[in-house]
Amino acid sequence: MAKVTGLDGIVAADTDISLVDGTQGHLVYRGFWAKDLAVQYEYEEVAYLLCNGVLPDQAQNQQFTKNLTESRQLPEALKRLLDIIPREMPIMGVLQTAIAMLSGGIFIWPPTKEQAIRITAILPTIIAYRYRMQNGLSVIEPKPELGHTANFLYMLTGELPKPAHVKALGAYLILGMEHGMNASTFASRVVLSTQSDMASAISAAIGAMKGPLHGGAPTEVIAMLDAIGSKEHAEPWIRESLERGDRLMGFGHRIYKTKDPRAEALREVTEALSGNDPWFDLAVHVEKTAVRLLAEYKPGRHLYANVEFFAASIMRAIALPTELFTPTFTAARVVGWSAHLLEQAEVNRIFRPQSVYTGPMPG
Ligand SMILES: CC(=O)SCCNC(=O)CCNC(=O)[C@H](O)C(C)(C)COP(=O)(O)OP(=O)(O)OC[C@H]1O[C@@H](n2cnc3c(N)ncnc32)[C@H](O)[C@@H]1OP(=O)(O)O
Ligand SMILES: O=C([O-])CC(=O)C(=O)O
Repeated sequence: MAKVTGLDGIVAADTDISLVDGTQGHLVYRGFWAKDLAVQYEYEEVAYLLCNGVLPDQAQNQQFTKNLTESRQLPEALKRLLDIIPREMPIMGVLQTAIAMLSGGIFIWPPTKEQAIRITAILPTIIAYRYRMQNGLSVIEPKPELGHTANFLYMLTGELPKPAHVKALGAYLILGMEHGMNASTFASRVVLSTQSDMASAISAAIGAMKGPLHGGAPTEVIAMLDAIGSKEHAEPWIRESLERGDRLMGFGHRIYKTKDPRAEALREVTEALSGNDPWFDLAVHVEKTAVRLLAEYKPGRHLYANVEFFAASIMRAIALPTELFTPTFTAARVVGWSAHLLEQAEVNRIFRPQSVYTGPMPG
């Protein structure tokens, strides 16, 4: 008999935060289409919406933005930790460690909006600090007059970012913020359900996020596109890969059995930014070819490009190095994790599913 794996179709919680409709290809955040929010609103406004249930009015937005801006600075103890973690440790491991270190202080059960703001604000600063340190560059302090997205790019590069890059990255961050009971969100809710603290729950989520089947996929997408190299190599490369039984990174989804609306939206955003770029042209060609060949090799499985495929394109278009792809996704998803943890605390009961023993009995 086939082993039970993967919890397909199991409902782990009711949620007011988002609807992921895998049949229609719809993603709704608290009653709004995520793709509309991505192009019409700023990071701060959608973060407020996800954690509070309503879009902010002007005064609420100003206060929330101020709170986020004032929480960006790294405590000295955290800087010392970032300085001594071995250089070769990937940024996701560093993030996981750094967030776990916040545990205690204000980070005690129950989770609060103040804690959510602190972690959301500090995460990009940790990423930028560590990225620049690892690359032998001087650390850039946050700039209070810049919004969350622009400040992230500024802390990475030391330059004021182009408005088109801020807009495109903002759209990606909003589309990456929240996605129902995905693996990292589930991991965070399980940890919190023991009445552990928000920092520990988010540290666990980061550990789940970095796997190549989840948030680690965009780095692999770049590797795939680099290996394919040109349009004429796409079909033979993909066929060979599928014949070996490999998975194509950036394709397939547990819930979407039609197009992932985020991939569609991100393709449009990237096209507006770099429509004539040969690399983007190759990505679009690879997407079409892969979808056709996946239908041939895996009939009836309904495999399409997922958010990670065009996340890779957008991050490449704004010149983010590949080592920052998954950390940047994390800087988006921290909002969804926070909203879920606040929701979990309202109805908390420890998660404890069953397993079926299939081993031998004592003789
Ligand atoms: C933000 C995100 O997390 S988005 C997802 C990012 N991850 C990726 O892009 C990695 C590649 N994709 C995958 O590995 C999967 O599609 C997942 C992990 C996203 C979903 O996995 P599951 O829902 O468990 O799909 P499952 O493993 O049951 O696959 C069903 C069938 O489709 C095939 N399949 C699924 N995805 C792919 C893929 N990317 N390439 C080739 N075949 C695939 C499987 O081999 C399986 O075939 P089979 O029925 O012949 O055994
Ligand atoms: O929902 C999932 O399983 C994976 C995903 O797309 C996400 O977390 O954004």
